[in-house]
Amino acid sequence: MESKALFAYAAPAMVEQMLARIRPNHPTPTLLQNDPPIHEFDNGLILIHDFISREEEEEMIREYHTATAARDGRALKRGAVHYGPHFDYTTFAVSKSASTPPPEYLTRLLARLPARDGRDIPDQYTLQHYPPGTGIPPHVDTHSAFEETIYSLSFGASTRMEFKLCGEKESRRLRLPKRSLGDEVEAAPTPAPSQPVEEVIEEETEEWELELPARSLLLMRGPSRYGYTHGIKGRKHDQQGLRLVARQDRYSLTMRRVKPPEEIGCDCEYPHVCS
Ligand SMILES: O=C(O)CCC(=O)C(=O)O
Ligand SMILES: [Fe+2]
Repeated sequence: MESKALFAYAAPAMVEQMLARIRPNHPTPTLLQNDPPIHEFDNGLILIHDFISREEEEEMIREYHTATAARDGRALKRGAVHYGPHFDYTTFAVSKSASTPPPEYLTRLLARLPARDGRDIPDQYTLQHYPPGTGIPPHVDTHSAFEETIYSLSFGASTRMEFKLCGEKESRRLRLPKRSLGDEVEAAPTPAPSQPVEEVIEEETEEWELELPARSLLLMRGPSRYGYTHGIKGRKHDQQGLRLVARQDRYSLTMRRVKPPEEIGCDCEYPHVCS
């Protein structure tokens, strides 16, 4: 190919790549409120900016480190603290025996949550620390164990959360790596060449990243809660426009409400990711 023709072919692709780095790759949300901004996405996500103050943020970071130091006697690379019934990483539901009463600073938050009714008021809390380079594999919070609304409060630093509308093919991959507090995101195993290659199933997928600013509160409801996976890639840097920005220590508080025993189960529209 002549160099001129090559240039004519390559230039639009390069421009497209550059634009893709600058543009946010998520659908345009509806602005529900201006100050502080509240954005609502069609798939049921709601992002509330500046949900906590800087003073509250500092207090929460301090409390997290005090709780882990008292428990572990040392700083962990990627740790978690549970309040209310503890999250169980083997069942992805809650422990039947381990429970810790939430500290006062967490119960104070409850009154400010945009709860629609009692089912939106959390009683299970997981505080997590993500040092740069760490993340959480794509997953769907267990449908049968928790009520609809899942809250995620970000503090310490911002991060990018990835959402993917989970088709049948994706849900099979999801069963392989189990969610853990591993440092890096686990990749699905590649089949050995001798294994039969899986039939390629064309399916509709939708994948996007959402920036979660420090001190913001994210609500997952509706399709974003039941049909999309969410996860955070374990990266040390994020592309911001044309710049690479180093990640900082991020903390999050996930708040859920445990379903009463007689209501355990789910009949959502996403049976292939329903557990
Ligand atoms: O860190 C976050 O914001 C999300 C954590 C999460 O998805 C989970 O604990 O299930
Ligand atoms: Fe989650």
